[in-house]
Amino acid sequence: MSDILEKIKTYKLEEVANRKAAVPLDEVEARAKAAPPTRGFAARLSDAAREGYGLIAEIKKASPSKGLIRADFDPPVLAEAYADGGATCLSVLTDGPSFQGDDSYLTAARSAVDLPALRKDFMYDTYQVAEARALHADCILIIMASVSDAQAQELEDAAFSWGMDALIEVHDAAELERATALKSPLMGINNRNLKTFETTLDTTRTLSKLVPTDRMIVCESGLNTPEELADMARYGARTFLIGESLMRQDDVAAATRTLLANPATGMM
Ligand SMILES: O=P(O)(O)OC[C@@H](O)[C@@H](O)c1c[nH]c2ccccc12
Repeated sequence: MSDILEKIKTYKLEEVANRKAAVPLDEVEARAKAAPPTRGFAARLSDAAREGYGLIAEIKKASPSKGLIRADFDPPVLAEAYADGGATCLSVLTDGPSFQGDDSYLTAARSAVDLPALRKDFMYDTYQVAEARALHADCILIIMASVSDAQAQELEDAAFSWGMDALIEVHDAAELERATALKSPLMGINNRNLKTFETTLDTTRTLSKLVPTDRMIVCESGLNTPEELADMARYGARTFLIGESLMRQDDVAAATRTLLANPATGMM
């Protein structure tokens, strides 16, 4: 049980306990109620996927597997570049210890553009869901590898009650099966194994066949080129979550535009 996901869970539960002691739930809820309205994360993705690709573009400074990814890191500037390049939604890492993220990055990035934003963090407690909304998030992430069925249900219910969407992330057939008990239409297939960091697009090739037709596949991680997107589209993925390969570019807007050009049509 010494995998990275377990380590993250251990410090995250401690972080949440500390935050609860510092800022009572009432106060977080008051901030969440005062937040600007949600922008419709899932709806915008499905609209985009109807005409081409839906892209969730990730604002990510560093990762535990790659270390520092981008030194020149200004979340509002990056958000504008992504919007300019045609991204549909933003994903912003708020986890500090493993990703050098910060809560303020989410609010600042979202306020620079009119795109809906995902709070990218490791969620275990509905307190974090209220926090996400208080930071103006439009969607949360639920990682099936890291939560029980009951926790996943609780987190999803909380997200919906705040008017947010939930991206349900799976990495194997058992997690996918558990995810189908939830209501969210957003089924994220993570090509990266969060326990070992091994990344292969074969994960999407295999799991896409098991996704019920009423769910939207979000193909996540390890995507670099338009050819790879077209390949994944043949397996039914029309929406993508991409961070590192775009974060490494000098001209993020141009790179985003290139990636989204000439979307594949039709399925295998
Ligand atoms: O940077 P990449 O390989 O394009 O991947 C983005 C995103 O999928 C990845 O950051 C991610 C997917 N699921 C996560 C869960 C937690 C933290 C990060 C992630």
